[in-house]
Amino acid sequence: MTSDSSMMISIQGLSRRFGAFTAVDDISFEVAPGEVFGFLGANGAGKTTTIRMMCGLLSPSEGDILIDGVSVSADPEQVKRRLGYMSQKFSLYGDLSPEQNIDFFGAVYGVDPERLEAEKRRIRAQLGGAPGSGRAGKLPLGFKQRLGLTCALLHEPPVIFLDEPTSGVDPLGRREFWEEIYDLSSAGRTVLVTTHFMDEAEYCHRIAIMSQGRLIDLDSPAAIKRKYGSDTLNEAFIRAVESDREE
Ligand SMILES: Nc1ncnc2c1ncn2[C@@H]1O[C@H](COP(=O)(O)OP(=O)(O)OP(=O)(O)O)[C@@H](O)[C@H]1O
Repeated sequence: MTSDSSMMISIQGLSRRFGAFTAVDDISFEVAPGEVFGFLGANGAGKTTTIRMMCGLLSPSEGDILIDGVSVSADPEQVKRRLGYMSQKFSLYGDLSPEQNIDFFGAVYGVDPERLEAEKRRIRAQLGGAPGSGRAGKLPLGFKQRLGLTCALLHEPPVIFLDEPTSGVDPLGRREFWEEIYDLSSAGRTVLVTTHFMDEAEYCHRIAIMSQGRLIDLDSPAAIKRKYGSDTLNEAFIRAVESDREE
């Protein structure tokens, strides 16, 4: 596959082994500007390992990753400026207030004070009288995730990775979170999101399905449903993964 320089994410022949075990096995894909790209797979399929390599947190055994045309292995610092990352597992400092979190992440990325003040006003309005708004760790999960997203976007990266951002969030909170994802996409940001919720995967422009470290499908949700003869993406996903495991 030749790389198209207009792509915001370009992955070519990416693999990662841990000893004799291959967690990511020769995957290649590209993501366009403004695209909402879903990254699906059963537990242990290799999604987080791939994202960690895309962030420069883990080195690949083989393959190349370009983010906005910049090579992750050759220039990780430039890549970090172009990337926002939010994980369900880690986003915030629980003992700090929401505003202190914004100050902290703003300082890490060298964000100008005026922008930080504007973001703090916005988060105050969003959180309103949310219980526990004194400490980020005490916020309800949906609010935590929105604050985490705000912190991940402070340096205005063109590309954002969201690793299971809505796990444990109630349906209303999930819908509000997805409205934010769509706003980001409409503003031209590229969003790569992992989720186990197939209703959320339906909102993606395209989805990639991973199984046993390999990319077994990549298409629009409608095309994937057609391919597996399913009315629902949930059923299509199960068929795709089961048929891969049977092989
Ligand atoms: N540091 C490591 N050392 C050894 N094996 C690892 C390491 N990190 C991940 N793995 C293995 O690689 C495989 C892929 O893990 P990964 O976390 O990427 O899956 P995932 O698709 O993100 O799963 P989940 O949906 O559960 O988050 C798993 O079998 C995991 O145990």
